[in-house]
Amino acid sequence: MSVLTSLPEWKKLSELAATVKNAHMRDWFAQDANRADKMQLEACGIFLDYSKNRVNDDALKGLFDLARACKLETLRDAMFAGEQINSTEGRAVLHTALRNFSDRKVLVDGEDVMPEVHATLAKIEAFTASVHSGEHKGYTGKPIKHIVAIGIGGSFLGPKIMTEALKPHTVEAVKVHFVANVDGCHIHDVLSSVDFEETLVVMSSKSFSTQETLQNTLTAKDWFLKSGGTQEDIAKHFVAVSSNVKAATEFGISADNIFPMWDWVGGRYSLWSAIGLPISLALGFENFKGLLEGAFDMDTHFTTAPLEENMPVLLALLGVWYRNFFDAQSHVLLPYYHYLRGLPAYVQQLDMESNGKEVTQEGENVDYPTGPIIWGSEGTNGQHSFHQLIHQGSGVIPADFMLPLNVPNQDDTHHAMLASNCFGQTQALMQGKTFEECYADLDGKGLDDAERKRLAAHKTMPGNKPSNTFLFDSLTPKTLGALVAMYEHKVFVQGVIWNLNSFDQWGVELGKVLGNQVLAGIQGEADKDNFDASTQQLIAKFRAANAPK
Ligand SMILES: O=P(O)(O)OC[C@H]1O[C@H](O)[C@H](O)[C@@H](O)[C@@H]1O
Repeated sequence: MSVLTSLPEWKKLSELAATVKNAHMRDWFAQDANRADKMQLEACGIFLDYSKNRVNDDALKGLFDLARACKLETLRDAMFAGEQINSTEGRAVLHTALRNFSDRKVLVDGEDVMPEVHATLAKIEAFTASVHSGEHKGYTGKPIKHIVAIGIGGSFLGPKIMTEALKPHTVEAVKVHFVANVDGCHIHDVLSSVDFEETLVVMSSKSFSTQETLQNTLTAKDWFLKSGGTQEDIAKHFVAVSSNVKAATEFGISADNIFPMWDWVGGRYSLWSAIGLPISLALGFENFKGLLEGAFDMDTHFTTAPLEENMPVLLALLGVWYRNFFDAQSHVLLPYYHYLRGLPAYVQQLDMESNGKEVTQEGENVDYPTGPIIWGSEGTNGQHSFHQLIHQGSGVIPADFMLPLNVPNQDDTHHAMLASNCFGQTQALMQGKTFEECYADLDGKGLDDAERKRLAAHKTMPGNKPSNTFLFDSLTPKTLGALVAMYEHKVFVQGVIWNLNSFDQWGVELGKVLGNQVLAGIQGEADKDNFDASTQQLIAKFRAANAPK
């Protein structure tokens, strides 16, 4: 038995869950007129209604007791203080230092990292201004109009999705194009749509060793040289963001054009670092800074609010409740705002790469479920497809609904319809529709009783499906920063409860190594006996199809 499942707090929660499973939220709402009033929180411009969750006062108390038993506050403070909590890589975890607007020093190996953080922000600000003003010109003297941002994983999702979410704040001076996949279709499409004399390539790779990013950058460099640029002109058209300055310089990026980051920033937590340069170029530095300020506000809330009023803590504990005591396999994110449609993909990397682990900090196998599958897409589209399974599928899928109260180019009818669908879905999930109601609806339809009962059973919606609803005034850079930091801290809290190292990603690393080995096989540079029979067969098929004719 693991330390976690032997805790008395865990056992208590198992008992409470058995009772709560027999209760229906419909009845709780009927019995307590103040339920919605009591079960809401507000922080950093985000309003959360969590009353449509399968928790009562006892369950909530039990969950907060569990958090305390797992020493949540101590571990949280250790992260902010720069302790090496990423124990398998011997690293501090300090994305919070990147948005530290207080006077607090942040020490790594005894040295304050804040001066370097500020210097890098100043470099981003100055570079953004020089590109937007036209002062930074291409080698033929033309101003930069296109940014091709190359990166993958955390060096791509954050910049792309934040830029997309804040589209109404886009500057006119430049257009940013993102490229991640090594599939050549993407980079070729992008490069064929821009003029090389007016294009700046921003290559983002923390490690400077990721196959996809290196290859896409080589292709862009080749395109630039073939179009008429020379090696000396590259300095005006290629910049890099990396913690591996040596590799970036060897690749041919001049030292002045390298924006630093550090090994204490995890890839999936890096949008706040210079990895966010494309955001600054797309939206202006003030808006990038707004994101950081919103995240800082959420950091302050997370570190100072009592656990019971702490939004990331509450969300994490509700997630643990469903994952561990209701066998919920997944968690769905449903932004009712077109520009925020990428958020599920962002949180998917954040959560699944962080807590997709089955070994505890001590290296023991867990005896409890850990990170859920994260998925979702924009509302209302999902209502006409996968919501069916959330309403009537056999499992529990907790949902996060989110809606800005005001949107740009406000069209009252559209926005009222959007809101009504969002709220209507949470209501339907919670209350469902009983067999009796469905049976009554079928009265007078000329059905015999057996057929009426059969149909009523199909139409019955069990309800009692949990959801959170987040509302914010409008999606400003600050609100978005707070929202993203809220999910970061939720993931952290769950990692603490499950006793995981949320900051490594060995599974992903293995994929990178094997990908390179198979590439050697495909290129005829590796002994086929290095591969299993299935992989040998696949390589042989690929080689045969691509053999010189
Ligand atoms: O920034 P890079 O070093 O190129 O890494 C890009 C991505 O690589 C891996 O897939 C990691 O798991 C991600 O967390 C990381 O963001």
